[in-house]
Amino acid sequence: MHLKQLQLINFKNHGECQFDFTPDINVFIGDNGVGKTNILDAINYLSLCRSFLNAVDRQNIKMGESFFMIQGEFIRADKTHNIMCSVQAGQKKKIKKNKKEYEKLSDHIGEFPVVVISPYDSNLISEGSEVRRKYIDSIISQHNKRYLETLIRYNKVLAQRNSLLKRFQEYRIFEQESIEVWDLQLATLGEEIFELRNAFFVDFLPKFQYFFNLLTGGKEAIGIQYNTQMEGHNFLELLEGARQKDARVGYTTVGTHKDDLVFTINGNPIKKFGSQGQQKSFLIGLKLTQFDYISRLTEKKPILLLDDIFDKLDHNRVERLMKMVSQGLFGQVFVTDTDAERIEKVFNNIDITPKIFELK
Ligand SMILES: Nc1ncnc2c1ncn2[C@@H]1O[C@H](COP(=O)(O)OP(=O)(O)OP(=O)(O)O)[C@@H](O)[C@H]1O
Repeated sequence: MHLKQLQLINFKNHGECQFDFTPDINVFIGDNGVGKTNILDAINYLSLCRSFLNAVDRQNIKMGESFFMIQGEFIRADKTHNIMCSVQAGQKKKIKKNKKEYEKLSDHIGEFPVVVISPYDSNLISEGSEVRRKYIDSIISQHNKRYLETLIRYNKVLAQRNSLLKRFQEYRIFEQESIEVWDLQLATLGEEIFELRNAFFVDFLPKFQYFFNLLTGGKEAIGIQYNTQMEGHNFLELLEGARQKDARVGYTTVGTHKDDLVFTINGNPIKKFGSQGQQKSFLIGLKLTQFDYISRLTEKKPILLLDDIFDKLDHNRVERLMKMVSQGLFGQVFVTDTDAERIEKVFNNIDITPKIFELK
């Protein structure tokens, strides 16, 4: 699968432009602010119906204009698919495949997958555990609809239990029978989430180390430590044990919504003990593993968007990365960089000729 052509009208800083891509490596070069990232973002829109930078659609319309349109021609199994995404101020976002509008955006998501690696990934390390939990949940949900449904049901039951606890707290009461109903449901759903998250890590972590080694030359051990109150415990018993405390504080203090994921390097949290380059390598390794995971499970090679990833990586890592993504495992790749000389040197050294787009 690859994107053959892209056309933009009024998308962010771009007025009207069109690009013809190669199925292999495409590189956008230009100074800060010329709109390189915005082109990757447009590709992201065609895949996921949203920006990876700005969640408010209308703010992605070029200033002073009233709509934007992104059109792309994808080739998949020798067939051409025309995807169009448009946003008009005050109207619902439209996604069309071959001129036919989708009723639900979710029917389109996953059809033409992308994986983005960008400087914004650093919040996976710097922010709290909720961001990491959501990221891992999104990877599992992409291929496991049952996981997604269980997660949604868990969150609904959790919200119900919490509003009951809030009432207990407000009125200083406790009704054993009404909380039991929620505990039974929450326990079943939580156990399932716990088991599926564990199964995911068993499959994912060795692959993650493998990709990280390819990138770094194999000097460091990385990991994701899954800290959960549920390890070795029966969830229903945990909930029963916490009922009095929960009623006092007015929310549920135990469960998979409290799971923490700690990213580690050589056994220590990378947030505190990793250099900027190590953190960046960790995130790139993570995203490449996500790529591999999606492509194995969906049998589709996502488009890989590499935004501004060379800074803080040493020369060897940059070359290893480019070599890696230009080999058979990965498909079409888009890269952005400000430094034309660096790009020329890297690709000369690994004997690959990308298609270069210079933006002014
Ligand atoms: N809705 C909009 N209308 C007009 N311009 C916009 C809009 N949204 C963003 N921009 C502009 O797009 C530019 C940023 O583009 P982008 O992030 O793609 O640059 P870049 O080439 O990737 O830069 P860098 O090398 O700094 O990462 C900014 O100048 C910003 O003001």
